Amino acid sequence: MDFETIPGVGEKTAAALSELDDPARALEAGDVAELARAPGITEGRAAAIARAAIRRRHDDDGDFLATDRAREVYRDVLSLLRERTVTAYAGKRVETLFPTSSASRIDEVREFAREAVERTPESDVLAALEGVEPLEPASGLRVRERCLATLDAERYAAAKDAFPELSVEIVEDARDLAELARSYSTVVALDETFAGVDVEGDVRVRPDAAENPDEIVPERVLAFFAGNRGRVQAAADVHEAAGLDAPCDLDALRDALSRVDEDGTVVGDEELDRLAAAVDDLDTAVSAAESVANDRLRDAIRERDVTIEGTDFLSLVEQGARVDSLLSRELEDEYDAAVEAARDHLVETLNLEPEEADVAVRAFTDDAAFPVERDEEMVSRLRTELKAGRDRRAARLKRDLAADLATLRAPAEEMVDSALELDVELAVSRFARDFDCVVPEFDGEGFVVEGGRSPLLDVAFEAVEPVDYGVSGVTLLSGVNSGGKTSTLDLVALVVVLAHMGLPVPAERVELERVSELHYYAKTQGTLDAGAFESTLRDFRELADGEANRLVLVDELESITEPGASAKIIAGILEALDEQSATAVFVSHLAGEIREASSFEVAVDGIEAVGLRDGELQVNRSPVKDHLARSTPELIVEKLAGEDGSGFYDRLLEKF
Ligand SMILES: Nc1ncnc2c1ncn2[C@@H]1O[C@H](COP(=O)(O)OP(=O)(O)OP(=O)(O)O)[C@@H](O)[C@H]1O
Repeated sequence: MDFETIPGVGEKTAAALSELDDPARALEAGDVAELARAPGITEGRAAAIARAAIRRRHDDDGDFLATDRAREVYRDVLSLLRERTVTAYAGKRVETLFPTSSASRIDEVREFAREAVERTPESDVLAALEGVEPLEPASGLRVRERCLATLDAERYAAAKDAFPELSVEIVEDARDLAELARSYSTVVALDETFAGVDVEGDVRVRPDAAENPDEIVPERVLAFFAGNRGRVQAAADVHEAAGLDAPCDLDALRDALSRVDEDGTVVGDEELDRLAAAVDDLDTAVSAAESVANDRLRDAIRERDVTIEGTDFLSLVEQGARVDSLLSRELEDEYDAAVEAARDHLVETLNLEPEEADVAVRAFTDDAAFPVERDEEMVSRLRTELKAGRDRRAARLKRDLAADLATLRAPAEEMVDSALELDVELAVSRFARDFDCVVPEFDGEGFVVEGGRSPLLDVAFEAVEPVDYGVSGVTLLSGVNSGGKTSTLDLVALVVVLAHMGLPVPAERVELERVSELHYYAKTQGTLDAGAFESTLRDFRELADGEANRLVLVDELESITEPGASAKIIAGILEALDEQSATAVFVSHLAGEIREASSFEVAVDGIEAVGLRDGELQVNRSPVKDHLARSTPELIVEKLAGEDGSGFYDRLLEKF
């Protein structure tokens, strides 16, 4: 697959993507987690690449959101979804949901959303999701006691790439191997030719090293799990809390995870702990054993009367014979008992096994002497043996645990991915539940919204009054100030954007036509200067020229220039749109004037004030079809006319 054909993917990104196991699948599925595993690709970038790949797959031109205000509404939708995600990943992943005119893409997301809304956003699942993040490869790992060796320059280069944690050495013959074995605990030879060569030291011949990296560097998988333990555990909790099928036995996974320390060492093995403690405590234990022996011997000597025969005394004095000889003869039993006590002390405090104890007892010689002193050579031998035992045990445990964990790596990755995906689904489910959403139907022309309630209004969602509104063709929407005209356009835009994203919409029922583009123009603030006015007219010139099947929403375009001219310009734009059979809603306070200036019968709907209560306008938020709503000034004049009998206000009222 040529990744550079995806819009926005250049040579560097394509190279990064090709390092993934199955980049084509990841792109096909819009799998942001997998794409973000490519070197140097952030989640945000992965979301953009996934979006571009989805667009290409569905032949989408990316033109759906045709104006700034339309894009703003989409951004608001993303924010509402993002607020309902728990993980940063899902926050990015929701960006792969976008409005499109592609029926296949809409159907694809509708299918996803159909399953998503079935999911109940339970609080324990959401809490467990807090700890889930995409897994990270172990980085910066360095193993110094092992090296790779090869005769071949090409193999050398490949090994350097495949095993960044190890030193790789070029050797010429078995002698070189032996040389390396003196500096490293283990040497892994990569060449078949070394098979059967007898070299002293731990030299293994593994031409298959590259296919079994976890066996050669068990530290890699251990470091991977050590670094990702919290995330994997959280993903396991999510599966349990949400009742999802886990791809591996969760107890076995938890057990394996509990055996690896934060820095990748194996924990929880009594024998390893015993050996490690014996190595650490050896010196102290030997000193303590010496004291035990000497204290005993000292007490024994103190209590004994020793009679020295004259000849002995002479030989002591004349020939410089040692007192030891006397000691061994006179106090042999006491000496033996003292040394025995020292040996027992050593064996017991270090908790030594029989074969270790055999070496330990020789730390104190049978030859009587006072004070009793350790045999340094034997202590050093004991230390070497205990260390070797400890290292062998640690290496074996590492290999065994790495083998267990290696089989759990793919399931752990799958589990984290599904937990992250669940977060996206739950965000959609929460959105649908929070805003009482319904699945829209694509049918008919224009749109029909029943009981629509916009979550984007500046009032609490519970206080939002449901709006019914439907339009097919070109329509003007009139109404009192603050009646909810802009809010109605926002609601329509929101519903249209969500529906074209494939998502449920906040209404009781929605039926709409699948459109190719949404053109939503927000109200301009104040009259435009000549230049801005000209450029706005150019926009509308393009709009009038574009393809059919677009939805056009325009809010108070009249504010761009003086009212008389505005009405004429708007009437002209409406005519052009009507000729294309576009669906358009133009909010305007000049509905009457525009209608008069139009060459065709423009439909006019109105948001009606049902009256004034305590000086406040009471409005029916649902526009009334084919009804030019009375304006706020008219309503106020009417109110004053009712209160005042002078006839002045009645005269004004007649002018409307
Ligand atoms: N469906 C609704 N439910 C509850 N409150 C609403 C609803 N629609 C609008 N409102 C309230 O009315 C206010 C004014 O609405 P909006 O700005 O849409 O009116 P407008 O008719 O466009 O006003 P103007 O003519 O001044 O531009 C909103 O800020 C909101 O507080």
